[in-house]
Amino acid sequence: MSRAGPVQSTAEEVIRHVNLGLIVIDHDLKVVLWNDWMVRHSGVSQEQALQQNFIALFSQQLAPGFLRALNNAISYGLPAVLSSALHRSPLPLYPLQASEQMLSPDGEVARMVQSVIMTPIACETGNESAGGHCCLIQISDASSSVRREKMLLSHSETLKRQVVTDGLTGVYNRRFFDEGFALALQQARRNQSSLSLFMIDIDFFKQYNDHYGHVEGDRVLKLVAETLQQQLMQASDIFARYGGEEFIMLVPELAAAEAREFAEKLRTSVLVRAEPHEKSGAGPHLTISVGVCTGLPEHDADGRSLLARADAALYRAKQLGRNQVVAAG
Ligand SMILES: Nc1nc2c(ncn2[C@@H]2O[C@H](COP(=O)(O)OP(=O)(O)OP(=O)(O)O)[C@@H](O)[C@H]2O)c(=O)[nH]1
Repeated sequence: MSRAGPVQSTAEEVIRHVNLGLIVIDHDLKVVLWNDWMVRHSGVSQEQALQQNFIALFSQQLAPGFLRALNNAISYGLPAVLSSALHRSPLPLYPLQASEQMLSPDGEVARMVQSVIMTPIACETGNESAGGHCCLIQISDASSSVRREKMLLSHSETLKRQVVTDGLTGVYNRRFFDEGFALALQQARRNQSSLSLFMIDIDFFKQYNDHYGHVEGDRVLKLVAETLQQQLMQASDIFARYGGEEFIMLVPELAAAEAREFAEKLRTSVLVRAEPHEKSGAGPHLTISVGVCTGLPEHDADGRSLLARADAALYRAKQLGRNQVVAAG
């Protein structure tokens, strides 16, 4: 009995069961190995594949990148790795279970995402003068790792959004504002342009909560946030929830008079929602007070003075009876 016998049959078993497509192609492009994985995922049996021209096996065209790499392996002995990122599905191979999500937008079963390794190997061709190499092709199913990658990416996008978003109102939170404000300050200093800050606070909100309850309080907080957000004019404007019932808005490049006008527009936008507030000392409806400040950020100032001035203006608006705009002097 040949000593190679059991080893060879073990190797055959491995080739049969390995969770990987294994193909060997000789220098004439004839298939000399086609394992069970290839049968399952291509629908081409071993009888149909062996000794046949590899390219002619498929009714669909093979990816040009794949064919180039195959030619380089056979003619010049160059190995190649075709990553699924650059060569998504070079061969017409399909997953075993074609679930709904594996359907392409036109309703066809989507090809398996593949990672391919091509290794030139020496093999007996029976025609040594012909030159060239055989090529071992290993194909693995990268679909699940691509899906996992997509899922992780979408989770990380969600997390990134959550970190900068206020959970109740869905507008940006203070953390986002602080970062955006720092960048806007740098830009305003570079361009010698102005920044306007609007501090906005709901009037008699404690009384609102006390009278209508916390759930209703949450609802009108969302309503006010949504109303103010709708007033944003350009992509560089930032609107955020700054604290409990306090919001902040930053608008670059407004003249002081324009900023005051805009603050009036903000105030009116909430007033015209005509949300009842029976316990307000400022009228029958829910209102806001706005402190506005426009300035050219100084070279060495960190923006705190702008914030302080807008805050002082808001305080003054409250003192003057609420439901009004005060511009910092
Ligand atoms: N429903 C609700 N209430 C909140 C939230 N955050 C803060 N508040 C309430 O907002 C109220 C703020 O009260 P105050 O700071 O006294 O201000 P105010 O009653 O609006 O009075 P003025 O600002 O002076 O007009 C408090 O009763 C807080 O409990 C929230 O997320 N949801």
